[in-house]
Amino acid sequence: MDVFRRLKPYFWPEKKLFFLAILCLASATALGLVYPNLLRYLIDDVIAKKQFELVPRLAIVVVIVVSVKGLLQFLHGLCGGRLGNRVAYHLRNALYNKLQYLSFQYYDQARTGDLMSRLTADLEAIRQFIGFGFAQLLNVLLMLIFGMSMMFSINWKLALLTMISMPFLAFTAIRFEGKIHPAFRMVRQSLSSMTTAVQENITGVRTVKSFAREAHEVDKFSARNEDYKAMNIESSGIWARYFPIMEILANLSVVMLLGVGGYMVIQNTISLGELVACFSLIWYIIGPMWGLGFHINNFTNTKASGEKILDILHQYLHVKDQADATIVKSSEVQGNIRFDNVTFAYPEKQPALYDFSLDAKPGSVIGLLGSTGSGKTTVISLLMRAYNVKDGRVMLDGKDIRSLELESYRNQIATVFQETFLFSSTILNNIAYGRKDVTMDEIIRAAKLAKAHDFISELPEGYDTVVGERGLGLSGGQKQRIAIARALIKDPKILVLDDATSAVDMETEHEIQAGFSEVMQGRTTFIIAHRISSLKHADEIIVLDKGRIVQRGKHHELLHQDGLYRQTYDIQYADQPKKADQDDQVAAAKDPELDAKTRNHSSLQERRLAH
Ligand SMILES: Nc1ncnc2c1ncn2[C@@H]1O[C@H](COP(=O)(O)OP(=O)(O)OP(=O)(O)O)[C@@H](O)[C@H]1O
Repeated sequence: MDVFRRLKPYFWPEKKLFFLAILCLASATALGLVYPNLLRYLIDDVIAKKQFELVPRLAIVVVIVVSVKGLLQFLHGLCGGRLGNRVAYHLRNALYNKLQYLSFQYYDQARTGDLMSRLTADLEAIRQFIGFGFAQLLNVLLMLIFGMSMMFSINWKLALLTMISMPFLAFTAIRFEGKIHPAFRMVRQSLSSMTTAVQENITGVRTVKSFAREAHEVDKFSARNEDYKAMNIESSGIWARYFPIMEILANLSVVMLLGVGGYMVIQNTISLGELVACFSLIWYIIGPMWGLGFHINNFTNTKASGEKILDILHQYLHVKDQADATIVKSSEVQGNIRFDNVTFAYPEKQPALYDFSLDAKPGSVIGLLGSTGSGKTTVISLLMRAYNVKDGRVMLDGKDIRSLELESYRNQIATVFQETFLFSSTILNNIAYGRKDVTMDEIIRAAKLAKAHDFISELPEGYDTVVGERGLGLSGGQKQRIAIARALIKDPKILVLDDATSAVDMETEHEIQAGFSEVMQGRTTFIIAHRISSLKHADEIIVLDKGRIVQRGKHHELLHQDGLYRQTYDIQYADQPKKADQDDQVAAAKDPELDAKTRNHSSLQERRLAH
C-alpha cells in the first residue's frame, strides 16, 4: 500500500471522484440484491398465494431498480473514467517534466524502450486501477459479504453446503492467474521484441540494403514472429485447460444448491422462493471467486507499475540548482571560462580527464584535438555542467558554475553536436528552437551565416519544409548547417562546436568558419575537431591524450613541436602541403567578409607552409 500512499499527491486532489465512483458501484451492487428478494416475493407471496394483482406493481419496482442501477453504473463509469484519466494526466505531465530535468548521468544508463513503456503501459495500468480496479476490488469484497450474509440469513445449512466447492474454485482461479500471467508477460515481451525488430529494421533500412542483408532480416523477423506465435499458443493452452475446470467447479455449487435445495423444498424446510433467491445469489459469490486471481494480479501489477513510475519521479537529480543559485544575466556575462585542475571520472570508471586546466579569455577560440576517447567531449560536457565536477572547478567569469542557476547558465551556451539531431518539424522551427521570440529576418541571417540559406531556399517549401524523423531527407552536411544556424540564432556568449563541420566538405567548412569568425566576435568558442584545418585559427589548441593535456599552444607553435599535433598534421597534410596552402587562399579569396583575424592566421600559415 506504500506505493499508493506515495502516489496520493496525484489522485488525492480528485478524491471526490474517487469516493463517488466507489459509492456508485457499491450502491449498484447493493441494489442488485433487490432482485433475489423480488424473486422470492414473486414466488412465495404472489404466485403461491395467487395475488396476481401485485404483478404490475412488482414489475414497476423492477423497472425502477433496473433504472437506478443503470444510472449508478453510468455514474460509476463516468466518475471512474474521469478519475483515471485525470490521474494519468497529472502523472504523465509530472513524468515528462521530470524526464526533462533528469541529469545526463541518468540518461547514460536509461533505456529508451523501458522509459517509453513506463510512460505508456505502466501509466495505463495505474489509470485503469485508480479509475476502476480499486472500486472493483472493493466491490468484489462487498459482493461476497452481501451475497453470503443473505444466503446464510435464508438458510445457513444450504449456504454452507453450496460453499463446499468455493475454496477449490478460488484455488484454481488463483492458480490459473499464476500461470496465465507469466504467459501473458512472455507474449508482451515477445511482441515488444518483434516491434523493436521492425522499428530497427525500418530505421536502419539503408544499412540493411547496402549490406544486402534483406534475407537475414527476414529470417531474424521470422524467428521472432515464430516465438510470438508459440507464446500465444501456449497462453491459449493454459486458458483452454483451466477454464473448463473453473466452469465445472462453479457449476458444481449450482448443482449442489439445486439438488440439496430442491430436496429441502420438497421437505418444506425452505420455500421455493427462497431457493430461487439463493440460486440468483450464488452468482454473487461465484463471480468474485472466479475473478479472485485476476483482481489479486491486477493489484500486484499496478503496484509494480506504480513503483516503476515513482522510481522516475523520485529519481535523484545529480545536477541541480543550489538554494542560493545566482541567475546569470546575459548582459553581464563576459565569457571567461576557466577550468582549474579538473579531474573527472564517469561513474564506476577510470578518470576521463586528469588535472585539466584552461583559461579561455572572453571572445577567444579554444581548439580541442585528440584521438577518440581522449576526453574532448568530456571537457564540453563539464563546461555545460552536464555532470558536477567534484575534483577541481569550472568557472564562468570567476564564479564556480555550480553556484549559478542552471537554466540561465546553459542559456549562455549554444552547442552544435557531432551527431545532429533535428526534430520532426519545419526547418524554421528547428532553427528557432533555442529562442522563444525570434523574427524571420533573424532566422534567415543565422541560416545565411551557417551557409544553409541557399539550399533551404531551393526546397519547394523553403523554411516551411518539414524534415522527417531525425532530419531524414536531408544530407548530413545540410543537417549540420541547420544545427549551426540553430546555435547561432541563440546569440550565445559561449559557442561550442563539437566536430560540427565533420559532415560538410572542406570548402563549405571554410565558408562556415568564415561565417563563424563573424559571429564568433565577442563569444568564447570551443571547437572540437579532427581536422587541423578547423582548428588552426584557434587562440589556443589543447591536445588531449587519454584524458591528459599533452600539448597546448597556437597552431604554428604546435607545428614546431614533436608530438601528436604535428603527427596529425603530417597525416592530414603531408602528401598535399600545397593543396592545403591553396585551400586557405581559395577560401580567403571567396569570402570577402573573412575577418582580419582569420586572414592573419591564414597568411601566417601560408608563410609557414612556404618554408
Ligand atoms: N557518458 C559516459 N559514461 C561513461 N563513460 C563515458 C561517457 N562518455 C564518455 N565516456 C568515456 O570517457 C572517455 C572520454 O570520452 P570522450 O567522449 O570525452 O572522448 P572524445 O575525445 O570526445 O572522443 P570522440 O572523439 O570519439 O568523440 C572515454 O573512455 C569514454 O569511454
